[in-house]
Amino acid sequence: MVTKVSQKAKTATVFIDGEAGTTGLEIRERLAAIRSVNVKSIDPGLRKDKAARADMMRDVDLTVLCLPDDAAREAVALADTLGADAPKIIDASTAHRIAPGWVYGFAEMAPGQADAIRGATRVANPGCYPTGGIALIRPLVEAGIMPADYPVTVNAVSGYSGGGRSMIEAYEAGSAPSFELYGLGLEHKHVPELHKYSGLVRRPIFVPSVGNYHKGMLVSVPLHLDTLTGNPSVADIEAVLANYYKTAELVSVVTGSAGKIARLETEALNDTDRLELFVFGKPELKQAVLVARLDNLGKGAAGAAVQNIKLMLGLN
Ligand SMILES: NC(=O)C1=CN([C@@H]2O[C@H](COP(=O)(O)OP(=O)(O)OC[C@H]3O[C@@H](n4cnc5c(N)ncnc54)[C@H](OP(=O)(O)O)[C@@H]3O)[C@@H](O)[C@H]2O)C=CC1
Ligand SMILES: CC(=O)N[C@@H](CCC(=O)OP(=O)(O)O)C(=O)O
Repeated sequence: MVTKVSQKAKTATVFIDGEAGTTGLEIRERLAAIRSVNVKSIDPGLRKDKAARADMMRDVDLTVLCLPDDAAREAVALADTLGADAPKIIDASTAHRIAPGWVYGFAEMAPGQADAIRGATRVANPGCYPTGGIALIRPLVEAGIMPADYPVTVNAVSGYSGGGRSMIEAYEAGSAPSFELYGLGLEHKHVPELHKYSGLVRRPIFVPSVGNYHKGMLVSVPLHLDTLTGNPSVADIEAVLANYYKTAELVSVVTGSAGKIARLETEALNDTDRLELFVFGKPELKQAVLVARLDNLGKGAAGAAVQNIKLMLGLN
């Protein structure tokens, strides 16, 4: 059991393993604005040196892993060698999102989730796409409007920063397509967490895509209203979502969008840590489309990580 975090200390210390990467840099920027957090940086020449990273972990209250999955697993194994000197860990990679012993770091996902994060020593930061998908689907399953075996399809588009440094370099060099669907093997790495935390028993179909712009994300779920339980209207669905997130500071339901808005662009929440949810539809068609909008580097990555850091360090 890790007991190291100095909850009462005036300044908490954080090591970002992978600090120079896309997500690491975003987290560092956000933490620079929090006076009670001191980020300890590793000598760049030693950033892949196991002994130096273990020393950093031993010295801090909390370590955030902003690494590829295999490197994140290796970092956790390294922390395990430290025993009671191990820091609390937030893993931004996909490696531990449905792993036993890890808490899923989506504070608004369910009542009690923020408290679970607060009390956790190991937190898996959610994927950007599942943040949108789970936020839309889970409240409907919990309300009994969407049967747990409902055949859900989640479509999404992301800016290229979601693919990390290699994708950013490919787009900025002009060697990537302007738009493409991917994950067409239907086994995108986000499906397991989307499946588990949305509350669905039937595996959802997930069709992601990436466009030639830096960041910003839309996640959408089309619905045939007459196949849902109780024939809900667009307003009913909106009311369920609005009630579910009524106390959430970062999640808002943009009510009254149906019939007023016919287009939604991806970049409106860039440089924020917010998540917006919309319900579009037309009563006579008995059809609706749920949409989540977020900055994939904000609420989809670094914003969520900083929310979790604050909870785990007792800063809010
Ligand atoms: N970009 C996004 O929108 C999101 C990303 N994530 C996840 O966060 C993690 C980091 O992604 P992202 O920041 O985009 O990736 P980047 O490729 O931009 O950065 C990864 C960083 O990890 C470093 N690194 C790689 N291998 C090792 C190692 N063995 N030891 C120490 N450092 C290492 C890299 O250093 P170097 O370049 O020198 O090799 C680089 O600084 C990934 O698991 C990703 O899936 C999660 C949510 C959203
Ligand atoms: C555009 C793009 O390539 N996006 C990434 C997902 C970004 C993300 O959220 O990665 P994590 O799983 O680490 O959270 C992808 O589809 O693999």
